Amino acid sequence: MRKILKDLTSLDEARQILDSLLVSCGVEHVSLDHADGRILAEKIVSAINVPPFSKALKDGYAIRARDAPTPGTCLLLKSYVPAGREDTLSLGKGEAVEISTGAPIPQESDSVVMVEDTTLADDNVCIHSNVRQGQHILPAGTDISRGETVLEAGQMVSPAKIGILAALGINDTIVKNLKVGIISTGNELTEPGNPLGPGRIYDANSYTLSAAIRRLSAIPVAYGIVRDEPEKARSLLLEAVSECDIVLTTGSTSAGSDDFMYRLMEEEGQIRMHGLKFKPGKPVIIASISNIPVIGLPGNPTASLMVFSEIVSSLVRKGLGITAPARQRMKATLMDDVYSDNRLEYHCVEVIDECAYSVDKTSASITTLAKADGFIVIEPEITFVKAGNEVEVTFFEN
Ligand SMILES: Nc1nc2c(c(=O)[nH]1)N[C@H]1C(S)=C(S)[C@@H](COP(=O)(O)OP(=O)(O)OC[C@H]3O[C@@H](n4cnc5c(N)ncnc54)[C@H](O)[C@@H]3O)O[C@H]1N2
Ligand code: MOO
Repeated sequence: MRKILKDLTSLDEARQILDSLLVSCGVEHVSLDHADGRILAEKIVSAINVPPFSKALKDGYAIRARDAPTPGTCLLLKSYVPAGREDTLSLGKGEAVEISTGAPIPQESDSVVMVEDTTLADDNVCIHSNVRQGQHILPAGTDISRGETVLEAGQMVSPAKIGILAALGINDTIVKNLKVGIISTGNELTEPGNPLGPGRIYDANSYTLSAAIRRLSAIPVAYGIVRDEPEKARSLLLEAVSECDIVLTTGSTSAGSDDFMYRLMEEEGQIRMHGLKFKPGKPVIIASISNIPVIGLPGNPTASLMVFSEIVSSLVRKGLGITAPARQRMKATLMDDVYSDNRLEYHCVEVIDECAYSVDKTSASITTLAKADGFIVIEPEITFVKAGNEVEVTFFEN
């Protein structure tokens, strides 16, 4: 039987419903190669000093500053310390040791003179600059000291933070592992890379959602395409629920007689809402099955990605224990007439030089979102916004 969507839930109410759902989240060990963008699940305390020894910051000569009180002083050249030298040299009064950038500073020397500020004469090196004690030396532990907390659980791993872990000698770390399952439904769907039969289209939603989930630091688990066969969809849905922390389905959520998703969710769990007073993204289902949040997203690509980014992402972030970055907003002049209906609409626009151009090709088109920099909000009671009006653009996060 058809399900007609009449009593639509407001976006704010849907956010509250989502917020009331519990989300669990596991952890896993990952190598540094796979840690970028993930959320740390452990505090990192340094077991070593970085650098482990005081090191030269310039190629030149290690000396004792008091041995060269004025420019023109010549010191006896004793030895050479390349980077990686294992034994520690000591330095006598009036002596200099040739040193390269990154090499350990010999004992008793307290400064490095750059090669450019010196000349060589027989066994002597003559210094032609003023020497300040400590110059061109990075003391042991300056970067990170032993026992220091360098990273906290809940921080996102970035290239620089991977550098910190590597510099501490850590080659794997524990990160949060929030798995989001994705099931695409529709007889018309074909996996990209295969020939397209009549009446068929390629599955875009599995891929847009996977990418969006990965950007949120969670792990997408794509279960592929389910034809409109409710029993196969049921077993895949239950498999996804047993393996993931959140499950998303796309398609088969609206008023068509073969749109069976809400029925499956009703039979296997509890539906919290069905139908959102929002455009793009009316036929949305929020449900839970065995305490796992299950969200039925619209089949239309722009609607499914918009609902994921603007609403469902908060549930993913809650599971990971992270907060959303502040959104950028700006005033712009609307360049096109825009018609809307009685739903709250996030209307996609491209912004060029403080002008906002509508890029809406309906929620059935994927290029609507791909071209958009952000959106303007059109309240339910507004059905027309005239070109030339000042509007506020909210930018997408990425
Ligand atoms: N009589 C009504 N018809 C429709 C309503 C309504 O309220 N009353 N709502 C419209 C809205 S709004 C949307 S959005 C769509 C979404 O419906 P479903 O969520 O049930 O999705 P489908 O019918 O399965 O598909 C819609 C559209 O999207 C294409 N699609 C589906 N999956 C994918 C995918 N993985 N990748 C790319 N494209 C996909 C599908 O082929 C359809 O063209 O319903 C309106 N109708
Ligand atoms: O979700 Mo629908 O039109 O709002 O595509």
